[in-house]
Amino acid sequence: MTQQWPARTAGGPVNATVPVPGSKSITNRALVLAAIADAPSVLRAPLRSRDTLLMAEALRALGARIEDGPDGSWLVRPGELRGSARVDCGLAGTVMRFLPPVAALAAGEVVFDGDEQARVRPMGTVLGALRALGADVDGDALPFTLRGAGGLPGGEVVIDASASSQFVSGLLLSGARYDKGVVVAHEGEPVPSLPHIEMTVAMLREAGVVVDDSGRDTWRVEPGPVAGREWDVEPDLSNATPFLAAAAVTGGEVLVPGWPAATTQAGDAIRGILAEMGCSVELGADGLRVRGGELRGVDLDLHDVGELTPTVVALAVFASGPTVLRGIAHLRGHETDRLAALVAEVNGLGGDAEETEDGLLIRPRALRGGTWRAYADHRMATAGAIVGLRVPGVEVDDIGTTSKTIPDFPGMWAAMLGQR
Ligand SMILES: O=C(O)C1=C[C@@H](OP(=O)(O)O)[C@@H](O)[C@H](O)C1
Ligand SMILES: C=C(OP(=O)(O)O)C(=O)O
Repeated sequence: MTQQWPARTAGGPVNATVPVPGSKSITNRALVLAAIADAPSVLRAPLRSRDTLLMAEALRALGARIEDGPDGSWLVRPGELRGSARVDCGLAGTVMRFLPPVAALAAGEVVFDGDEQARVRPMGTVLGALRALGADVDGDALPFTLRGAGGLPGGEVVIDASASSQFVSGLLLSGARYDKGVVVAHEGEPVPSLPHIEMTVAMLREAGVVVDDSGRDTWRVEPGPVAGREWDVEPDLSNATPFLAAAAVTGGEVLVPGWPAATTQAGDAIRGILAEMGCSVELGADGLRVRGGELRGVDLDLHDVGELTPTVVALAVFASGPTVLRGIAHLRGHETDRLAALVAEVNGLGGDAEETEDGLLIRPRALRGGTWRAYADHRMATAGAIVGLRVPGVEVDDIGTTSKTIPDFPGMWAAMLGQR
């Protein structure tokens, strides 16, 4: 059921401290690594939202035991991987790209499906790669069935990962458990979202897996055990960006506690972006503090950090000059075609946004109220909330979609505004 939501205008500077739940990307990697490990693991402060609950449910169906710890943690006990399972991917890229490589290790049939919108997200590369590595799987999109043989020969595979870094991450995460390990070589246009592959490599190494990423566009994972361990999940920095943006567009000040001093999360790039747009940005022991000022238009290549695009667009509509965003053609295959969706919604409120071949051009113009459609995309919904802080009468047509990666966005937003 969709949930219409009148966005609240800020009426003044937003000043708040906003603790942000755990990272989707770290939580779902840690869950996969824990489920294929040789000993139990603990995930501390994991994200519990639709994408991670679907991942946990799918891994349970494949044989892992995942239980709630007393302090909100997850305790994961790996089990013999088995088939006769159904995996609901929802609209989660991490579930649909990271789990087929795990299912190839299970004995028996695993049926994958997801939301209607998930059926058009690019998948063929992962499935083709698994076939090349020895798996029995038909099709090149959801829904599909993989008949696991209880193991996979593995070896070398050449793929075109220009549509999603998750194709690479998925193969690497399970690769140590394949007989020959895995070598993934990319050929094609540049791979987007490289920090996410760096996160995968870093987490594999933390789990004791030997990974060689020294070659350009080539990643080698040696066969061997994956260690069980304790994973501390950082706050989700991409999900922090709408709250930081609230300070930016209202001239207020928002502190996100627990911002890591060093991280592989792509969302960390928001610090540089907000500074370039004219905000004051301070990373200190208490977290990341952003103070809004007069916003400037910017010319940015977001190829590495595409998931920040909806937030950046919601900032750019209030800037003093135009903004050009480049390197994000792959966003057409995200939760929705984000380039088309952002243009339609900005222009629907009287704005001036235009699609380019690989991005967007935004010329700021006075906006009016109206419906901001979310397209089942959590980041479209949060972008509408940001715009609504300055534009009276904005209604997000489905705020419930934020639960993909944030358990209670409306509550967090109201709490932030209540602190003004
Ligand atoms: O591996 C991950 O956790 C992610 C990789 C990126 O995907 P793409 O490479 O498809 O952009 C990113 O946009 C997504 O939100 C999360
Ligand atoms: C692209 C995103 O998600 P997914 O993990 O579903 O690809 C995103 O969260 O912006």
